[in-house]
Amino acid sequence: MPRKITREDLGWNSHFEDAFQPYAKQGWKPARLLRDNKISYGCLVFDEKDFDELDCILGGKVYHDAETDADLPAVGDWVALDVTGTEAIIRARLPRQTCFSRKASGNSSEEQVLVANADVVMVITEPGPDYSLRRLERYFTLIKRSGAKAVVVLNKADLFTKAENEQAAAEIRELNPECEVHITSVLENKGLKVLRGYMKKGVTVALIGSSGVGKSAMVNEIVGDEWQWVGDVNETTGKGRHTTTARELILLPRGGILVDNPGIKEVQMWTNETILRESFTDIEDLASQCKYHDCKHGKDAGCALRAALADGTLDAARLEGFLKLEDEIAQLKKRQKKRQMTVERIHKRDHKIKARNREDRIDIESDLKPRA
Ligand SMILES: Nc1nc2c(ncn2[C@@H]2O[C@H](COP(=O)(O)OP(=O)(O)OP(=O)(O)O)[C@@H](O)[C@H]2O)c(=O)[nH]1
Ligand SMILES: [Zn+2]
Repeated sequence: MPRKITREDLGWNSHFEDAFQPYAKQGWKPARLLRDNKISYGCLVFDEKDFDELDCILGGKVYHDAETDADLPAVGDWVALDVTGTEAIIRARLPRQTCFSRKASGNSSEEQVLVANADVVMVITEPGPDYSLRRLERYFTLIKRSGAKAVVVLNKADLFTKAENEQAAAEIRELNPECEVHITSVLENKGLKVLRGYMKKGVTVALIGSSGVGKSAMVNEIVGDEWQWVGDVNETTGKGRHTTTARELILLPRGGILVDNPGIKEVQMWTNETILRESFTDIEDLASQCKYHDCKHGKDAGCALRAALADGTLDAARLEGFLKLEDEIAQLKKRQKKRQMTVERIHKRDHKIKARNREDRIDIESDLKPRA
């Protein structure tokens, strides 16, 4: 059932149309970025009659004009693409309607965009071990800042009593009254119809959630066997049919765009680390009163933590937890790294393309530089 994809199917609207006007005059074409290969991007590009899936690279001006990483194009962005021959170069990024991001680890002032122009961010969790109101609270902060609508799905309802499911839903609604909360069981095929309701033409839904909560099972159940990667649908050019690269943006044939971005998994990691640190801010405050700023809180003289322990204002178990904090965060990072390695194996094929594009990119950048 291949059919023609329009830019509206992919989320194009009057906001982008207006912003695109100056670029249309240059002969550039609108394109939406489907994935980030670090050096190149995969995109779907449109002209009046047709669409095509292409690999494209960043134009020098866009790169140099970006003040921070967050200004650079990201998955979900609409861009103005300059297509000449086999080359496709991003000449501009259209203003975003929403921007789901987190602060990059390490450099706390740098923001990392996980997905641009998502209309809905859907958090999948369960009333069991994955359930954490504190983590949800962090997610809500990020989603609110993004401008997208927050939806929480409590999956695996079959494993819990009705009361347990409803209590969890009520707690989440209390935490964020604007959030829509749904109880589902993929196993028993319950509650999924309402989720399908979010997948409408032109609507971009980003899925986030811990490993094992049932995201893949849910996507399969919601979209069935009908979905195809966008590139598979192009019968005119036949392009993209056999590409094996991972796509982060999935176009659903009955309407709607799903983003299942590996980068989105990092947000959970970051959130957990933040929560771990936040839960010890009182002790961190106390530690700042230690005589030596590099106090190991062991035998060092003038240790404020040991003093608090001695006078009973600090609990020994909490201090132990605090001292183990860095270990715990290192553990979290190790787990994340493992997952990343799996993802990287999948992306291995991309690397050849990346290397080629890096050379291309350097060529193009030197071409763009004003000659002395
Ligand atoms: N009991 C029960 N099990 C479920 C349900 N949904 C999913 N599962 C099971 O949970 C396990 C994990 O499901 P996945 O879909 O792989 O989870 P995921 O969130 O995609 O995990 P990652 O791919 O690691 O991010 C599988 O064994 C599923 O069969 C549910 O509603 N009830
Ligand atoms: Zn100390």
